[in-house]
Amino acid sequence: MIEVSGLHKQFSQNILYKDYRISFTAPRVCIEAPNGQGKTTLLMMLAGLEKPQSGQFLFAGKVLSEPYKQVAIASDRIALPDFLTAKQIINLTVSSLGCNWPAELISGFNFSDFLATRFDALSSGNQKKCQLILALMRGAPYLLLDEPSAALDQASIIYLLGLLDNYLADKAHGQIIITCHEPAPFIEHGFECVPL
Ligand SMILES: Nc1ncnc2c1ncn2[C@@H]1O[C@H](COP(=O)(O)OP(=O)(O)OP(=O)(O)O)[C@@H](O)[C@H]1O
Repeated sequence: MIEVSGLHKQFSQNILYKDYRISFTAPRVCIEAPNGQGKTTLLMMLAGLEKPQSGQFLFAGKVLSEPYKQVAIASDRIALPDFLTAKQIINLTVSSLGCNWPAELISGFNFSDFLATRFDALSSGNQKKCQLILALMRGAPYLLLDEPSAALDQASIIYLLGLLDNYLADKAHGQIIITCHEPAPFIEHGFECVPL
């Protein structure tokens, strides 16, 4: 379970969270809220990639000292070195985090033909696939996916839903949190919708 308490986050005069608290209790959660409310920013803070002005994040009751080891995130907000090819970017994760080459994910997302393409030359759907592969390949207990189905083709959405069905099978305290403006397929696959 992920719990947020005493959260204050603002960008300049734009206050997104003020003494905010929320507990995500379901194993698979879909955050639903209007554009600009702060969903992506919340995921970025949970992953330790954005700093709040104040607040505490508990994962199964503990503060993570090195969130990047246990939290994997896929989001358009994360800038990738887009002058590298997809293969080079995936290899960076393989070598820096000691993951296996994600052959199954690459084939499941039909991504093999795009490995040699520079990230900035990939279509938006293929950029999304690359981001998802980079997060999923880590097998982290906490998986945060920002708009995972946006721009994906139907076959890839079905493949992703199947992956998420089984993702937590070997992760006792794990949790998946996604944001999504079209949650119906995720709800059908057991996600609980939570407003912010
Ligand atoms: N680095 C930043 N600097 C300044 N403002 C920012 C920054 N990042 C986000 N914001 C602002 O914070 C607000 C919340 O943005 P965020 O992307 O978290 O919302 P969201 O709920 O994910 O929106 P959407 O549904 O459109 O994706 C927006 O007004 C955005 O402009």
